[in-house]
Amino acid sequence: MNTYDLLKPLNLITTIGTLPQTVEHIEVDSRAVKPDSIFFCIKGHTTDGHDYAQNAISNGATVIVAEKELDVDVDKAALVVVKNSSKALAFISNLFYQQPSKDMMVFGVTGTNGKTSVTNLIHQLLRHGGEHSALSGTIGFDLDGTLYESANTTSDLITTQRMLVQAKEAHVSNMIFEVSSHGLLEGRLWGVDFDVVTFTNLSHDHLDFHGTIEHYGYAKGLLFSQLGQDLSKPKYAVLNLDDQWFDRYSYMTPFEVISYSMEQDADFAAKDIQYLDDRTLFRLESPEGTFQVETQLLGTFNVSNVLAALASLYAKGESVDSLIERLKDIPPISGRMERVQTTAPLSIYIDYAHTPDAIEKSIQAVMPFKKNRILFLVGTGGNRDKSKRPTMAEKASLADYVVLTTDDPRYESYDSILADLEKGMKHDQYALIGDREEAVRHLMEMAEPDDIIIFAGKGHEDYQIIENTKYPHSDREIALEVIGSRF
Ligand SMILES: CC(=O)N[C@H]1[C@@H](OP(=O)(O)OP(=O)(O)OC[C@H]2O[C@@H](n3ccc(=O)[nH]c3=O)[C@H](O)[C@@H]2O)O[C@H](CO)[C@@H](O)[C@@H]1O[C@H](C)C(=O)N[C@@H](C)C(=O)N[C@H](CCC(=O)O)C(=O)O
Ligand SMILES: Nc1ncnc2c1ncn2[C@@H]1O[C@H](COP(=O)(O)OP(=O)(O)OP(=O)(O)O)[C@@H](O)[C@H]1O
Repeated sequence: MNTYDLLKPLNLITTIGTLPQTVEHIEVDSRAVKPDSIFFCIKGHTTDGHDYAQNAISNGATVIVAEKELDVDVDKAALVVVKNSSKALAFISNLFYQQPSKDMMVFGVTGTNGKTSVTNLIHQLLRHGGEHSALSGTIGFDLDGTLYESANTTSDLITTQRMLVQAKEAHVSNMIFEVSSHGLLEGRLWGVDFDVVTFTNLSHDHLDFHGTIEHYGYAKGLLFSQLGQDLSKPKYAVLNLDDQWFDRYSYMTPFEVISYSMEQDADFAAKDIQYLDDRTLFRLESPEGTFQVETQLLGTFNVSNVLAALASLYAKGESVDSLIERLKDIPPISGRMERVQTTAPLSIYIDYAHTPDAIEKSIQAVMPFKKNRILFLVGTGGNRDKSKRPTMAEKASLADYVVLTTDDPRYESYDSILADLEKGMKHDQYALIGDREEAVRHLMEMAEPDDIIIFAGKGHEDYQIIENTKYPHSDREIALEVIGSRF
């Protein structure tokens, strides 16, 4: 692409050296630079991309965009100095990739819990309706059924643009993003033209990064302001009326709000909910009338997630009647209150709950069909938000027996993690076992007929990170192995 056209939108720039006529690639990682690339120096949390400018030139970069003058080989590459290289990158990559999001229906879902569940529901409902859909989130990049790995829940700006291009080239007209507060604050989605943005809920998490819940809440709110101010095309914010951030997020966008609720009247409201151990039933009140809904997803929180997904697709123009028909066939989301198949006379669920609120909701989800005890295993990650640990254990105390363990201990000692968790326990029916495999075995050895067992925190993940190495780990496989020898 012509370099001068590409740089045209940037004001306040200084150019040192001679710009090449064209550039062929955009990169933010010097290690991925190919000949004729434009390389953006981004200041990161662990290192500074400015330190890799010369390395990028050695790999063939012919333009370097930086926030300061650099001592690099300007005979080989022109140096363009801008005020903010992340913002320059947003403009330039959107031009370079020709604004792919403008040609698609783009959904964004944010919130502390439920993002993966709601985005997957939207994706599956679209696909069950015969539409093509792509989804980017914690589980990876799912391009109409083909899964590619991704490093983050919300990918960096260039990866995001490339996913959009890939989807567009594959004639996929719906793109769904799981949107993290980290991604919003770092501008990873700048340039994405959202059509429908959805909020699940906000509760304690990631305070190591955000400091306060207010900051965390406003970071999430960036998604609603990201709908923009161009009122020439309808766009929608789908908001949870049961959450205290509803009003604040409504003010952040001029576009229409579609509300949903499990507790009060709303555009999409769930009434007379029946929780069964293999499905959930409720009456839906919607703008298109009242419907009886059946879903294979379990637990109160999943009713809220189903409402969010239905409302988001209604915003796109889908009929509620048809969505409800499709919903019946959608299986539980991988690792989210997912029942483990076993012939043993007890129930085992795998759930991704790793916040206090999710733990409470996870245990509440099985209360309606409790016959004997609820046994709950939960761990927490090392070297991340420590302030949530006691409250996680406090919520876990709702179960009759609790095993406190670890969930990716990284560089932190078992004792340090367990000591923080233990502070929150509300009864004495618990064990502290740092090694997660041993913890799972212990819980299964305790199990009796009719018990309900929940393994929380790992969800779909099949590894445990110790120091910086990923070791294979599956709560499900260990549990089934022990069950095999006991029942
Ligand atoms: C703390 C944080 O947000 N880190 C993210 C950040 O990395 P960073 O700031 O550490 O980057 P860096 O390593 O310092 O590098 C700075 C620059 O130098 C460049 N570089 C670096 C080395 C080199 O040899 N050459 C080179 O050019 C890098 O490409 C980069 O442009 O930018 C990277 C690219 O976007 C992200 O992958 C990375 O996410 C890390 C892996 C991470 O764990 N982030 C978590 C906190 C996160 O973002 N989580 C949310 C989900 C939260 C939830 O559960 O809801 C997410 O969206 O994933
Ligand atoms: N609407 C909800 N309200 C409260 N808890 C929920 C809700 N939806 C899911 N959960 C709980 O949170 C866990 C994670 O769900 P999900 O993966 O959908 O959330 P997420 O926002 O994508 O989380 P992450 O960003 O950490 O992947 C579930 O296993 C469940 O325990």
